[in-house]
Amino acid sequence: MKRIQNFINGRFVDGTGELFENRFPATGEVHSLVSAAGEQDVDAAVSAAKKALKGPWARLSVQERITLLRRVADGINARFDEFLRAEIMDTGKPASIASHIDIPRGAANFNVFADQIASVATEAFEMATPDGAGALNYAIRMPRGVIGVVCPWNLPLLLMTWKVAPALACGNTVVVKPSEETPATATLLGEVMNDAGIPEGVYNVVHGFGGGSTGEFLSSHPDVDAITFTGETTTGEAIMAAAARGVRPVSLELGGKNPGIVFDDADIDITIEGLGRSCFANTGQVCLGTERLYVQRGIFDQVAEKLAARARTYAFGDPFDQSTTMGPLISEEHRRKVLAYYEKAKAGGAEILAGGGVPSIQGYEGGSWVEPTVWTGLPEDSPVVRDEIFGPCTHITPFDDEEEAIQLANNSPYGLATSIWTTNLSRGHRVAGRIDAGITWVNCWFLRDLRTPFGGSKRSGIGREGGVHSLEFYTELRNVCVKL
Ligand SMILES: NC(=O)C1=CN([C@@H]2O[C@H](COP(=O)(O)OP(=O)(O)OC[C@H]3O[C@@H](n4cnc5c(N)ncnc54)[C@H](O)[C@@H]3O)[C@@H](O)[C@H]2O)C=CC1
Ligand SMILES: O=C(O)/C=C/C=C(\O)C(=O)O
Repeated sequence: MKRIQNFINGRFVDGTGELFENRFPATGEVHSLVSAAGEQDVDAAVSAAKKALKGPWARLSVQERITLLRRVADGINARFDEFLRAEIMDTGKPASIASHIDIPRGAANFNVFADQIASVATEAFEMATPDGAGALNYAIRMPRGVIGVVCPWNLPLLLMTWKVAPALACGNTVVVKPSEETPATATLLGEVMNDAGIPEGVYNVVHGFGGGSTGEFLSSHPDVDAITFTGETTTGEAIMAAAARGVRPVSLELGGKNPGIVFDDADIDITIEGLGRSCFANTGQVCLGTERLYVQRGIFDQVAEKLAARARTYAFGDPFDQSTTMGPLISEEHRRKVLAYYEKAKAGGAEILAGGGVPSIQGYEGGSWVEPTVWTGLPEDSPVVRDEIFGPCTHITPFDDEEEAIQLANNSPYGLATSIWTTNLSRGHRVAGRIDAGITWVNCWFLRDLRTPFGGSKRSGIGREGGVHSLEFYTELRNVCVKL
């Protein structure tokens, strides 16, 4: 059986932790064994990363780093099918999604941040001095050092490279802890890094679990200079607490319970197409997905019916078959969580407009499948409407006017993403300005310009990544003042 190793100082090595099983979520079968990194392996990875900060990597010019980043992007594209297969085996997501989103974005992240670092400016201020000669202040951008990168399983290569690419562009070194559910593509990237000529120790990967395991060993390691994390909010709190020791910066992209608002002047076809993706794409396992939908009363029945019809169109089956449009959830454990909410909805008296159960798929009985589901009729304080479920499901509630829609949308401890659907762009702008969320889309969803600030408000995170905002996190500005 295939064995997935840690990647430390440019070499693939077994960890001192236990071997653990990695399953194909579509069938539940074990397809590889993963060698977990123990505390001493994490220490070796962090030491390698620290040493690499002072080695050949530190002496490269920005232009030389850019060349290497572009080689990494080319290396991912050259091995596109291997990355695709690895991602599908780990997540069960359909090739139709992974080949259009995950793997191309994995490569694009390196090119985008190569462009960013090529063109980023720093500030300069001339100042007056008592002798009249003046002084010039200018900022220099320094790498922060060793970056701990703790990743989730929903978009493994995409979200990991979203952090690794800008970190390397800025001259840092990294130690990546992929999710225990999805170790493969981060490991394969180690081969690409070596082939591209990235010096040893610059990119390291340690496998294992979270609290009390590899994730915690990494986030609490004193030689990690900054930590970036995407995942669940309570994990973010644990990582932030670990980062407090040593006063280390954190960037946290956390959970969401994202609302969608549909006004009665919305273009229904565009809206249903967008909502179909925002509620069900990647089997609902996208932190930006819509799990609360507010629809103006006059078109409520029409939208509810069409969205429910859309939920029934998904094709389950072999994730490698391009005609499959919905994969399983990541794991049996996650399915238990999602199905517990399906049960809570039933018990709470929800009207089930679509789905609500488990599909029967011949040959894939052992997989963690669930039906895309649309409910209505639950109160706003129901756990189904309050908690992040992270499944292909949404709850629809009617509203009467703009003020009520805004109040409902903002009534959440989370504030990650919102979508607003209206043909009245004045209203679109007006409402967008009053939504407590890091990202608001009007008449679209997941339209991503990678230069824009990306991150959450309230309990959905701290900090912004994307474009120059990533460079702000992965560098420290230092001021030089020269008396003229
Ligand atoms: N992108 C997002 O917003 C995501 C949200 N989730 C949500 O989180 C729930 C739980 O999923 P998990 O995979 O358990 O997410 P998680 O947030 O616990 O795990 C994400 C990563 O953090 C690591 N980790 C966990 N505890 C840690 C700790 N104390 N210190 C350092 N690292 C730690 C994990 O090993 C993994 O690499 C899901 O049901 C879903 O609701 C899950 C994945 C992504
Ligand atoms: O950067 C993106 O385009 C996507 C980000 C998605 C997440 O952060 C998520 O689902 O966790």
